[in-house]
Amino acid sequence: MASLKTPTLKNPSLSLSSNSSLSPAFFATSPNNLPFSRSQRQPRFLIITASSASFSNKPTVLVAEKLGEAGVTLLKEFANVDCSYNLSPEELCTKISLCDALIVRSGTKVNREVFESSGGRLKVVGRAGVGIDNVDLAAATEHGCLVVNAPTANTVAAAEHGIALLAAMARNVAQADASVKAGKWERNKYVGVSLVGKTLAVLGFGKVGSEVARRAKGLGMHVIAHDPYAAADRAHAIGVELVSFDEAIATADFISLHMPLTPATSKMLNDETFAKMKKGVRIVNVARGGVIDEEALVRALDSGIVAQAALDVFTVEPPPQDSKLVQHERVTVTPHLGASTMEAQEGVAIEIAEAVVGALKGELAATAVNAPMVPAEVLTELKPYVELAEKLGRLAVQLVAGGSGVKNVKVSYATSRSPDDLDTRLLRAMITKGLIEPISSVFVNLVNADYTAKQRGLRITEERVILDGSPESPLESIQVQIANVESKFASAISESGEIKVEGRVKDGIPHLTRVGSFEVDVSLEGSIILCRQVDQPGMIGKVGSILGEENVNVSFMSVGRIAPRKQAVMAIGVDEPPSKESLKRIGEVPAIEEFVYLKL
Ligand SMILES: NC(=O)c1ccc[n+]([C@@H]2O[C@H](COP(=O)([O-])OP(=O)(O)OC[C@H]3O[C@@H](n4cnc5c(N)ncnc54)[C@H](O)[C@@H]3O)[C@@H](O)[C@H]2O)c1
Ligand SMILES: O=C(O)[C@H](O)COP(=O)(O)O
Repeated sequence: MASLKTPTLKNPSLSLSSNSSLSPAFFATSPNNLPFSRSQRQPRFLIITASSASFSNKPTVLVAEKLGEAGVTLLKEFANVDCSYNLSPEELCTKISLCDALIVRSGTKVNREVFESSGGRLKVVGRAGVGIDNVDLAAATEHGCLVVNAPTANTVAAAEHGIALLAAMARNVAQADASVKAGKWERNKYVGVSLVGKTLAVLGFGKVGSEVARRAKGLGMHVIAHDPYAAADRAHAIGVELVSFDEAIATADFISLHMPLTPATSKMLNDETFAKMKKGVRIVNVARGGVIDEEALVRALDSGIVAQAALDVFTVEPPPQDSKLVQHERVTVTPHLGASTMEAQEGVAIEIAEAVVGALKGELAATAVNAPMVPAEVLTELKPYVELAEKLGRLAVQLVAGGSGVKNVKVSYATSRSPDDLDTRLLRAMITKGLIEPISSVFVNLVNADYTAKQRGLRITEERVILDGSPESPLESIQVQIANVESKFASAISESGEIKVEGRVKDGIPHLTRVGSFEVDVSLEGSIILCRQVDQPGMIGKVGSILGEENVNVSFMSVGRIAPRKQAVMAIGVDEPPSKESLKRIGEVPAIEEFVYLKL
């Protein structure tokens, strides 16, 4: 294989998209579970959206619920911001077709109709808070729309509200307050119960649950927890024992709920489970109303199984005014205030604004809900391979002759690393993007790549070729093979009958290093002309001068050949697209037997 850098070579620069700069937007969590300050956040980045490079004008962000001022200011630095609160579902569907991003809290239903009404323009939904049960994630994924949330900034606020409700309930604060304001002085009626020494069962030992547990320990309570997915050592570290669900509800004097609302947790507390509880149990819910069967709770209150309940969240919000539960004398209610502190709202506003802006720039948010979350350091390392993967997909599919259906693609990753050290989800998604986008109008990104491939009947199999050697770089090469198709450039067909292209990263720049059975070496920038000819002197000069006459800048040239004076493939990287006339003239060079022009 011969490789020639022409004198016109420009200094190659890595450009994944026009906005591929790093962004200090990754929100980490400090040991006390408070978000780090902005300056302490770690970088995160990854190009995922096709639209990332295409905002000639500012994108538009619709903020559909009240968002902290700091977040709005941040958004305005990058986007046109439309703050329209209290939209009806119909108004939301009408507006959404003009928006690239939507920011909501828990009060807006972002259902399938919203995604369908967006006409493909909506690229990111930002949930300024934790719970994403108001967003149809399946519909978002199918529409290639990234959903991000702000999972840490309101944790402490929610935990504090849980503790506030716990204490207020135990001491009848709300009822006594109403009584005094009504002119009464009922000291005997509002005798409460003490917290110290009582058993609190925390159901859902995640961010909020563990903060509630920590605070309840400080109040002298005995804290147990149930969470099928929590690590026992994390619980032990704060003196909490993880127990089964049945044990938790049977032994608790107080139960505090902190799990997400999912099909599995819906109505977890129901007639059957109330029946297993200690008589006189007290329940706090700052998670989601739907985790309790509210009618069953009324029955449990009336029968005395549940002595009191304190609820911040309801199945339907706001609940109907005549709700028996809300009106119940032994129930304390607040209007979904868990996250509503000045500090938490400022925090979620900044957290979500940064995540949404990052996503609009084509970066992958660390808080992505419907896309793989890959640690920042892994993203940094994989960045050039991500670009290589997409470009190999683009090249491979452009080599397919019209009429051949692309159905089976095999991707081989050659690596010296152990399989556990290489996360190929990003690479597979970008190969899928490269394969699908040049031949369809579908927009593919990390969110919808697997879904889109499946929809199109495209089967992508992956294999790892484990190499000896130093595992310094994550990958040696990536090879993409398309089976059972004809090629418009016959030399791209390997001995085993597939279209085959292979590439590597050299000095941070993706290179095409193999086409069919021919080794080449051309950096994957601009576009590429592949020619097959009989190896002979003067070929590079002939093609180079046709392009030079038209002022087309050649960035790289290389020739791969079977043997001297035998068949050879010449790969020419060009910065500008050559005219049809120049391509025709290249095809007419007598020694050139076939050629193809490929856009990257
Ligand atoms: N009231 C509010 O304003 C407010 C504020 C913040 C969070 N929240 C809600 O609080 C809940 C917890 O938030 P978080 O930030 O701690 O989330 P998180 O994801 O950190 O924790 C949720 C925990 O629930 C656990 N879980 C899942 N299924 C479970 C099950 N069947 N039984 C027991 N545990 C289960 C998970 O393993 C996880 O540890 C969410 O529902 C969130 O929407 C409400
Ligand atoms: O899930 C959450 O973050 C809380 O329920 C807060 O919801 P809110 O943003 O509507 O207050």
